[in-house]
Amino acid sequence: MTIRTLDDLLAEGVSGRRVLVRADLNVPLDKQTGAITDDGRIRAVLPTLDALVQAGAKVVVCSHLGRPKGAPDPQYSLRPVAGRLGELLGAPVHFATDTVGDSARSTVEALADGQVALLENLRFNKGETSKDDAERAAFADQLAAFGEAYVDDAFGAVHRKHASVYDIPARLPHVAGRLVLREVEVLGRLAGEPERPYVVVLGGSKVSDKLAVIEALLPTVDRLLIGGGMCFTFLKAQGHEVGTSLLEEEMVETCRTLLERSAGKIMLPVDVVAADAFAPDAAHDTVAADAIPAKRLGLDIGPETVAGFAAALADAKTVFWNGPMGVFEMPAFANGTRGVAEAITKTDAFTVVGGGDSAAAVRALGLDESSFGHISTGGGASLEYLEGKTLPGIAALED
Ligand SMILES: Nc1ncnc2c1ncn2[C@@H]1O[C@H](COP(=O)(O)OP(=O)(O)O)[C@@H](O)[C@H]1O
Ligand SMILES: O=C(OP(=O)(O)O)[C@H](O)COP(=O)(O)O
Repeated sequence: MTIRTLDDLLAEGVSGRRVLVRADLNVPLDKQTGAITDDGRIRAVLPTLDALVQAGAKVVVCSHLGRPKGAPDPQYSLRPVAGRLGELLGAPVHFATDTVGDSARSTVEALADGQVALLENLRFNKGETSKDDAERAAFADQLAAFGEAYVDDAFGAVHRKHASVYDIPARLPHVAGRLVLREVEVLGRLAGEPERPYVVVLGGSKVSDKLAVIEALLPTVDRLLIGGGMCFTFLKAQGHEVGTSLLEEEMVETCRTLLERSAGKIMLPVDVVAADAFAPDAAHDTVAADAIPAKRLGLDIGPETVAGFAAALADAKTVFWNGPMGVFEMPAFANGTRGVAEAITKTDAFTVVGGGDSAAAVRALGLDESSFGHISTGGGASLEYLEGKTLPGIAALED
């Protein structure tokens, strides 16, 4: 099995050819203003886009943003991303106000050699994420019509069996972009025989996505530290009340089983910062993890937990971290993420941070990016890669 690369495509010559690029431009946005709060994922795809522009391709970029429900939803428009991408490329990006409709067709047709277009959010179309093969195929046919070749540079989405990731490669000559190649190369170091102790830190809010991964990772890791929105389903499984914290009730049983099987590898918070609302100025206190008041919700791990997690990280030789330890976007709830991130940088381990928000947290908290071994653009994708799963977006590129 081989995967052709962007260099292979460039060697064939792309001048004047339409090249469809799947990027992961799912950037965090400010909830009030809609402004992009971290452009790391846009920067990450620049090497691929720059190379195609230099080679004179007509570059058609597509991406998802957030989780709209298969219909246009203005809060998830990629328009601001087109603006930022244009600034970073140093040339305007032509924005199509739909994904495969009239605007997309005329925008793509009008492209001159070396110009870039961005289509509106793929997930404004039901076919993108549909579990029905025929529905996905119909959307993929429309999208594929915009390219003569396809480049997958959306590492953060390679674990999704979605039309733009999984079905397009069957329709167009396809290659992996620079970002996908680099991510796979670095993560390969962790997927093989990681140096021990191997410590994985998990947090964030995509609870059900990641619970499935924990089971697969448990035999491989020496310690698994769980904070962020992830921890409350586990605390509940231990018999504690979690107030109005993020909770996946239907996963409590799974967590109970995981804890039983974990042979003491799983470490949970012993204290949390509990607030009376999900708001930056909410009243809050540090409470024991087994004493979260009924009307409060945990928005960060507490200082005792940070100290415990730091101790569990101290002698690590390999660390993988995905998911903020709290709602770091609000300064009152950023201390857990900062503390754990700092503890990770103090180890002499090979350290990998994965995930759009985790990478954004590293930058937002002013931590030195170079003190991590690798900052991956994909959280779920890197976790599933480490799990050894066949990732739909990677498998589809193989010939
Ligand atoms: N205790 C918590 N309650 C609710 N949301 C949380 C909590 N801790 C962290 N989060 C949120 O999790 C989000 C990131 O989750 P996720 O998407 O899983 O991470 P990543 O993008 O790094 O993979 C952040 O926006 C953060 O505010
Ligand atoms: O943000 C993403 O993943 P991540 O939060 O696991 O890093 C990717 O853009 C995938 O998005 P999705 O989890 O809505 O499919």
